[in-house]
Amino acid sequence: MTTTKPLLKKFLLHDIEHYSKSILMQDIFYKILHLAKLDSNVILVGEIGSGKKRLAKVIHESSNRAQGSFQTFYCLNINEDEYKKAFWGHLKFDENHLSIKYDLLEKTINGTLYLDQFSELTPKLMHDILISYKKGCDQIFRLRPSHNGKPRIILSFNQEYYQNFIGKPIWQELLNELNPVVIMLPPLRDHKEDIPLIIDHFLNEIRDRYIEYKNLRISGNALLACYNYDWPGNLLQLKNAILQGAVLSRGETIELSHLPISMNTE
Ligand SMILES: Nc1ncnc2c1ncn2[C@@H]1O[C@H](COP(=O)(O)OP(=O)(O)OP(=O)(O)O)[C@@H](O)[C@H]1O
Repeated sequence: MTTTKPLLKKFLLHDIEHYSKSILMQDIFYKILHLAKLDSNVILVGEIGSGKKRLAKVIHESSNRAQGSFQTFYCLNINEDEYKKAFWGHLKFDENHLSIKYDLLEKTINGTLYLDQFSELTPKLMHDILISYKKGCDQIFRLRPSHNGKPRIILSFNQEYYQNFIGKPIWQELLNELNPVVIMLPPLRDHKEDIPLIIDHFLNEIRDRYIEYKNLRISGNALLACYNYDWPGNLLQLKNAILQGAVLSRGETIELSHLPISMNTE
């Protein structure tokens, strides 16, 4: 029987003894475990800081492409030149030989290309990237038939924009070109039962990294406040809050007063 245990360990990246208490997350891990081996393209939908990039890496590492490269292309605020540089072929002269190189696509042909914050792009740029991806892969195959394959594409979609895309022509184009599986990542407030486990992970990370923080703890009150808070910035915000608490507590016990003010006023 397939188990989500090793995957969850990888997701949290440390050797935990207790596993996600959330049915929602268990369901996601179960899907990911099967999806990773299928080699299909993926759209990860989630709120800011909810762990989309982390999940993309887990998919890559759990897939048959794990030995290939995982590359991230940040779509936030890119302009046309940047996207052309990344996706278009360019001439390269080496050892008296002139060839056309597609850097990003060639690097990931046996691996995974993660397009972070893809939903921030204009529909035109989305369309251009899709076309460049398709043409680039065809061209690479024509020039170097041994490079038979395509990068696995994982797109990150901000939850806020996701609803607006459905039904738009560009959404249909995405589905036609990539035939992706869509995974919805829940916000942290929908799997609060994992908060103590996740905090424990962040505390361990800090203890391991800084010797002067090796006694770092969190008080019951502070933990309760973390549990009761809604975390609009999700895991990223929680991680920053714990880091702030670690600094203000000088590596001892994180109290409620060491956590960000915004949490106390809720
Ligand atoms: N399961 C997890 N266990 C431990 N840390 C995690 C986990 N998921 C995410 N993180 C941490 O939380 C932070 C945010 O995660 P990540 O960058 O994957 O989120 P994101 O949804 O891609 O963010 P954004 O919306 O800004 O692109 C990172 O610092 C990451 O290391």
